[in-house]
Amino acid sequence: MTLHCFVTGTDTGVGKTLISSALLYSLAASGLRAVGMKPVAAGLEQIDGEWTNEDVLRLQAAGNVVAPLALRCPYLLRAPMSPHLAAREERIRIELPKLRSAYEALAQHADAVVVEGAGGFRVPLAKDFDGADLAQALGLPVLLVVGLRLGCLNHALLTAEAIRARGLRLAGWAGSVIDPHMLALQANIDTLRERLSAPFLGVVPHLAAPDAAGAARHLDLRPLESRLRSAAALAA
Ligand SMILES: Nc1ncnc2c1ncn2[C@@H]1O[C@H](COP(=O)(O)OP(=O)(O)OP(=O)(O)O)[C@@H](O)[C@H]1O
Ligand SMILES: C[C@H](N)[C@H](N)CCCCCC(=O)O
Ligand SMILES: [Mg+2]
Repeated sequence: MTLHCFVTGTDTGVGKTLISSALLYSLAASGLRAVGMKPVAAGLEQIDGEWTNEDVLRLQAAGNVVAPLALRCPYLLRAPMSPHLAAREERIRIELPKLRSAYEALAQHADAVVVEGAGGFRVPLAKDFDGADLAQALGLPVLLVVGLRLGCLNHALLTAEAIRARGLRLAGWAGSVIDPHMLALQANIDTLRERLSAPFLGVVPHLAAPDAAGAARHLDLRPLESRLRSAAALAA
């Protein structure tokens, strides 16, 4: 049984990598072969003398499957901007078949491939397709990460609507407190629980030193796992 999923968020910088890493950490700790994939990463940094992307590093550190970078991140782009623009600057064309075959190759070696999208659900990846098209092409259940700050209710509800409009399953949602001073935090969480009609995995509070293990302690992944198991059974 496989537990592959696509992680999207209410925006860029909302906690997708943190929560994807927590998910990978927990899946690996439970004995599964778990690997993270960042199909398109925009924004290279020099770390220990090497040009790399922080999301790609964090996902790799949280999983337990050794796989080539070309599969874990088929498109590694320099500029920290929308992928379609970063790719255009480098005269690269992001192609859906290449993303799909990298995902399929990873899925052969893992029980769980956690695919982290770029930014929010409809961020353009090329002239003719976006993140939602990618999730649809991979046919994956979606985990929505809500970055808890003022404005997130609208973003979360619109994203849930877009996911379902694509015929995709919203397998669960999790919050991450990105604004430690958010007013009425609990009432906002309650509002999302009422209106998203999807399994609630928990909220990661604002952490002084956010990391995969620390975030995982705040999440209950059982409702997600049972949704992913039933999605896999349907697909089989
Ligand atoms: N609960 C939290 N507590 C403290 N810091 C957090 C929390 N959630 C996210 N952050 C921080 O906010 C920043 C953005 O989070 P993260 O990188 O996970 O976002 P993202 O949605 O993956 O962004 P991108 O669209 O760039 O992939 C990071 O520095 C992360 O450590
Ligand atoms: C560079 C950043 N960290 C992400 N990888 C890309 C975010 C693109 C957002 C585009 C947009 O919605 O305007
Ligand atoms: Mg990220």
